[in-house]
Amino acid sequence: MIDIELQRLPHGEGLPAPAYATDGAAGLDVVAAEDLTLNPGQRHAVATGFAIAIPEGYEVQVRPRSGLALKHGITCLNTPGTIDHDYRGEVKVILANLGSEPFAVRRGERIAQLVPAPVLKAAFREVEVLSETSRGAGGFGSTGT
Ligand SMILES: O=c1ccn([C@H]2C[C@H](O)[C@@H](COP(=O)(O)OP(=O)(O)OP(=O)(O)O)O2)c(=O)[nH]1
Ligand SMILES: [Mg+2]
Repeated sequence: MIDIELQRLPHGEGLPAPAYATDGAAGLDVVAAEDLTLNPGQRHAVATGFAIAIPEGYEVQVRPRSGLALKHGITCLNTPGTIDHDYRGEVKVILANLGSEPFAVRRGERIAQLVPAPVLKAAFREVEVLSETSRGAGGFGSTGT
């Protein structure tokens, strides 16, 4: 369990904070702070009405809700979205409508889920030759279907 500070922004007043829908949920559902309609093929950075301060060493991933994806073709275009620990702007959810019907987003409705995760830092070091493996450069289906 990590502690994440949440600052409610004026247009987010009265909305619930991200919350787990069940005891075992991995993601905290996040609600929209605005009303809008997404036409097929359209995308929008949906306001959540809050900003957060994540502890160093962690990120928060923004992931779609499978129900919206399956029933309406609504997804997070950049899934999983990344909230950096040093970001202090409003958290936004980049929703896209991949379905065939317009989709109405209503303020207060759950549109995505936030999944905190540890961050592993890496430094890339240039070398002349890489270590050998049996896979080598094979990829993209090289092992068959
Ligand atoms: O779904 C998202 C993805 C990102 N962000 C915010 C928080 C994140 O820390 C910042 C930058 O995101 P990212 O690194 O994915 O975007 P970028 O295109 O690389 O922008 P930047 O140059 O600001 O890093 O935007 C969101 O609010 N929602
Ligand atoms: Mg970035």
